[in-house]
Amino acid sequence: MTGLHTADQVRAAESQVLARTPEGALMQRAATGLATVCLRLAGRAVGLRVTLLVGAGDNGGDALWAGALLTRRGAAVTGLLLDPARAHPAGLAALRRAGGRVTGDPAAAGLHRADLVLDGITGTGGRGGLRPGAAEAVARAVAGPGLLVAVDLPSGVDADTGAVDGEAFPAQHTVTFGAVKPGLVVGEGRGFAGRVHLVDIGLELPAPTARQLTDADVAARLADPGAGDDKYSQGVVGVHAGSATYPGAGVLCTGAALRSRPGLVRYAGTAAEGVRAAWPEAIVTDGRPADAGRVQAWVVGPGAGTDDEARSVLAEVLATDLPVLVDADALTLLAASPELARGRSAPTVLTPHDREFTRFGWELGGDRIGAARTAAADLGVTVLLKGDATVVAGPDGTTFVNGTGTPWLATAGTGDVLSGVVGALLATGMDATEAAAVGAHLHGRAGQLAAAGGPLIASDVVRHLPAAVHLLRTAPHVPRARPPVIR
Ligand SMILES: NC(=O)C1=CN([C@@H]2O[C@H](COP(=O)(O)OP(=O)(O)OC[C@H]3O[C@@H](n4cnc5c(N)ncnc54)[C@H](O)[C@@H]3O)[C@@H](O)[C@H]2O)[C@@H](O)CC1
Ligand SMILES: Nc1ncnc2c1ncn2[C@@H]1O[C@H](COP(=O)(O)OP(=O)(O)O)[C@@H](O)[C@H]1O
Ligand SMILES: [K+]
Repeated sequence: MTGLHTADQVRAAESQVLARTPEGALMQRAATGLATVCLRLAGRAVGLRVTLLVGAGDNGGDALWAGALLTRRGAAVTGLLLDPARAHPAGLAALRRAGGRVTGDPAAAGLHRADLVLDGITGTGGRGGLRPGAAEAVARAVAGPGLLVAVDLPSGVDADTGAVDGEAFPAQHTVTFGAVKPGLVVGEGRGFAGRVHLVDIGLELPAPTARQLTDADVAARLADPGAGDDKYSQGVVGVHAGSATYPGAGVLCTGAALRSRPGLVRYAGTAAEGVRAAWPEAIVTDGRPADAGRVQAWVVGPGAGTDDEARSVLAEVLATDLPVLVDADALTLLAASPELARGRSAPTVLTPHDREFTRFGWELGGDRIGAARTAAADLGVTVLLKGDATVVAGPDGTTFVNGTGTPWLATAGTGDVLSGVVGALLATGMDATEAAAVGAHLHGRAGQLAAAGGPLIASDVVRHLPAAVHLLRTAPHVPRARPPVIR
């Protein structure tokens, strides 16, 4: 599990360490880690041409100290001082002592022929997008041949939200200190961070503000069936999805549920004929959810329509004491009657994309974690806010940011697949917020496997779910959940 820590959390932890270490020690640790990663990425030191983009704060200090270390190893380092009067004095002196050169002129900083560019413009102290002088230097860096490495955080990216208000440094790698900040993995920031390398600088961190699951975390939450299991003991999920007009959503959602947990899937809805034909393994009725038989969780909404019948099915399902996942058309209905979800005795999971989210009247700006949390607290539900980095927030504030997936998932029907996956996990009795996060991770891995063969369609994601489970299970160091013993 990767903990995500806000800039304030990291700063508070840093000040504790600063109080008991010699001046500059923490920055030395950061700079040493940064230089080490740079050498690994570049594969050599001697003759390496490095340009440092140096801002006015400690982020620039990190870059200058790392530049000094690289100079001592034989690199040719130039520091471009964006605010020469305020460049970190000790860092600047160190670079000069080591034999590095500095300039205030972007045209003389060697960006057109650098092998490596270190972005030390702003880190956690940055506010808003890049200012004009910084933006010009970044444009030169991007136009040049150098590998783009951000120091702590790509400048111009908000550390806590990933919001980019204007321009930012498009890093290929980010070397971050002490903790991964949310802005590196969520929102626009995710697209600017490139590959994230975490350097331990010895901080004692509080509980993270949000978490990202690893393959091993997810595998550990997917228990194998045991000798005592039968088809009922692994969770029975009910699906109300699709319609005579849109049978596909029912087929995809049911198939995804079947392929996630091979227990039992009951389907109730007007796409019954199509679902029966596609999935002989499902138990299918063309009646209402109450006619489907006993289940442990419901998925309601994908392709199910927004007419009076759909509205009454949603009300019926939400009136049960079972976990319910509400998606697609059922979200549109729920947005008009949100009281249906308030105060339920069992968990409710909403899985909106952006347009569905805003239908509830919730604001969606650059802070997707904050938005999902506000929504979850408002209704007392788990909210899975879809996107390239899906955010899951529980009613108690527990938050996950998904780290798997591929833009190829931006195709019709993949959301129906996600609903089926998460619904199947809910039916196993898994905590609802965890089920949403585990489901999003698994869905993303299945999407990646499906996309390895070229453009994918939603049924490819369904087909790749078993391979995705296998991939997670064979991830290194997976502590496997013990199957429940049923007597
Ligand atoms: N606090 C500590 O003990 C440590 C901090 N470290 C580094 O220190 C950084 C934080 O340093 P600071 O708090 O000094 O702040 P930063 O260096 O991140 O940025 C502040 C400076 O950038 C300027 N600035 C703000 N927004 C800007 C924008 N949009 N465009 C251009 N310039 C802008 C400000 O005027 C200010 O001078 C961390 O990200 C990390 O890199 C590390 O050395 C580890 C130890
Ligand atoms: N650019 C993207 N990168 C990665 N994943 C994406 C991207 N766009 C959408 N997705 C994922 O694809 C799925 C789309 O779901 P949704 O919008 O509900 O589609 P549909 O309603 O057609 O089933 C979600 O899981 C979402 O997170
Ligand atoms: K930076």
